[in-house]
Amino acid sequence: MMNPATLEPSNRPYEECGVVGIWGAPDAAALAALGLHALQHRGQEAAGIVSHDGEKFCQHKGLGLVGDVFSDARVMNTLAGSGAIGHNRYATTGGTLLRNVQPLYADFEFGGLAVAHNGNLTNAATLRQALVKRGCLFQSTTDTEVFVHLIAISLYATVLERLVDAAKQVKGAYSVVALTPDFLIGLRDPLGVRPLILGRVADGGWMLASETCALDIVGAEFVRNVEPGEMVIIDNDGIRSMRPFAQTSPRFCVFEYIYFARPDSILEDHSVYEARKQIGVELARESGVEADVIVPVPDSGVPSAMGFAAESGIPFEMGIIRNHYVGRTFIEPTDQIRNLGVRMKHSANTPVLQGKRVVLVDDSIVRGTTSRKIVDMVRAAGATEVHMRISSPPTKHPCFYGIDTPEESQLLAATHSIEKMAEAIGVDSLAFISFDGLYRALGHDGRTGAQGRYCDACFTGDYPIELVDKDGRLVA
Ligand SMILES: O=P(O)(O)OC[C@H]1O[C@H](OP(=O)(O)OP(=O)(O)O)[C@H](O)[C@@H]1O
Ligand SMILES: NC(=O)CC[C@H](N)C(=O)O
Ligand code: SF4
Ligand SMILES: [Mg+2]
Repeated sequence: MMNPATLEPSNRPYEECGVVGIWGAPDAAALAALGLHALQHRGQEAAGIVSHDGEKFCQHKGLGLVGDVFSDARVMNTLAGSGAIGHNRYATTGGTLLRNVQPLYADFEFGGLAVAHNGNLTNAATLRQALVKRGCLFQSTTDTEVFVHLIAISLYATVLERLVDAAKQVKGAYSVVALTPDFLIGLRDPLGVRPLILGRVADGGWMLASETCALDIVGAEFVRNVEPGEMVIIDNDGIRSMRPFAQTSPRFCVFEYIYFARPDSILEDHSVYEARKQIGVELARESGVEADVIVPVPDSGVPSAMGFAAESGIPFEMGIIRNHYVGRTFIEPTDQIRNLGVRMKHSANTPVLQGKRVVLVDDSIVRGTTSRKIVDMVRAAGATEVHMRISSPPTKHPCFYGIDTPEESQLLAATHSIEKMAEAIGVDSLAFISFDGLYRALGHDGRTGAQGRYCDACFTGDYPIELVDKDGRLVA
């Protein structure tokens, strides 16, 4: 995919980001670091925290995993204060450079502000071009920085008005947390594509986070979702809410349920784990097959395989074992390393597979790297038949809303029919969940009409937010 803001080609695989915000709690940065640790699956490239100690902002950012960036107690001691925000990054716009690591911090006419963003802006390049012409000096190549400049040049008086002014000019997906000396802000785009959760920490403090698993790790209590199009402002007097945008139908990212989010998170009032299991149930109803054993492709395939096994009555077995010291293989930078990564990550549990008709269940096929390797491995272990069932519809289109999917030409389903995909990965049969099955699993009647109630553009090509900069063409 062409990187729209920098117009550099990008071969990045696909992931996204996690955000946290803490207000009114001693050691806010330590809570933020724990929250980021729980959200590590959302971004494994870089992490950062900005806190405010009552007098000044303090920050620490670095490339790498949360545990590495924040392992030094001396670093944590520099992040004093009862307000903090944090970010786990996986780049969608702008390379993996220290200057692109979030939160971004800037001094304005009205004082300082730090901002952290999960999502991706679809008009960032267009806005950036106009801002640069006006003399704005960009310090990074992320899309997120346009927020900073739009706030700086806004003619409104207060920081809240300026943030709303900026939000009204950007297009795309954003769940943003921002910190000033006086308050913590949470802001979600009008369609609510990315999640943002509100919680309470002990002793009256507040927490914002991408997923509820970040609340759980610090013992915070879930309060509610920040609503699509809502801005919450948290200060020492409590919380207030603004709704700066015209109301519109929300389009939460359905892939959060299928793959991204952690299974123990509750997103938009649905348990991710239950949703995945139920997709497996629907998949078994739609595409059942005679077999001896149901085997998940760990990790994300596990809950759907459990649902598939329960519905089909075929035994569930861990026929593939995952090495816990290897992360998500999507995130590896080159095909060669990704191939090795898959081999390093999974191994066959031969006694479970030998002489068996095996159904493999995974959540998605993107490039097909994982499926090819796993199928080879399962056949080499002596399986007599290998069937593959996938708990998402075929991934045919890239995401422009915060997941760095490969360009269309690298998506197996964009270039192959299902029969050809089955041949390419070497299975006896291959089936994907239907759109209606997916929506039924999430508690709806089906995918009604042309407009789904989730964003499902990477499967349907129905992009709910205008792609202004698409392919670097800067279409105004
Ligand atoms: O077709 P591909 O390009 O190989 O991509 C698809 C695979 O990548 C993901 O797993 P990943 O290893 O990223 O994470 P997981 O451990 O959460 O399943 C996904 O769950 C599929 O298994
Ligand atoms: N994946 C994300 O949410 C990334 C946030 C932002 N677009 C960046 O590239 O840094
Ligand atoms: S295009 Fe796909 S991954 Fe991107 S927001 Fe929509 S559903 Fe989620
Ligand atoms: Mg996987």
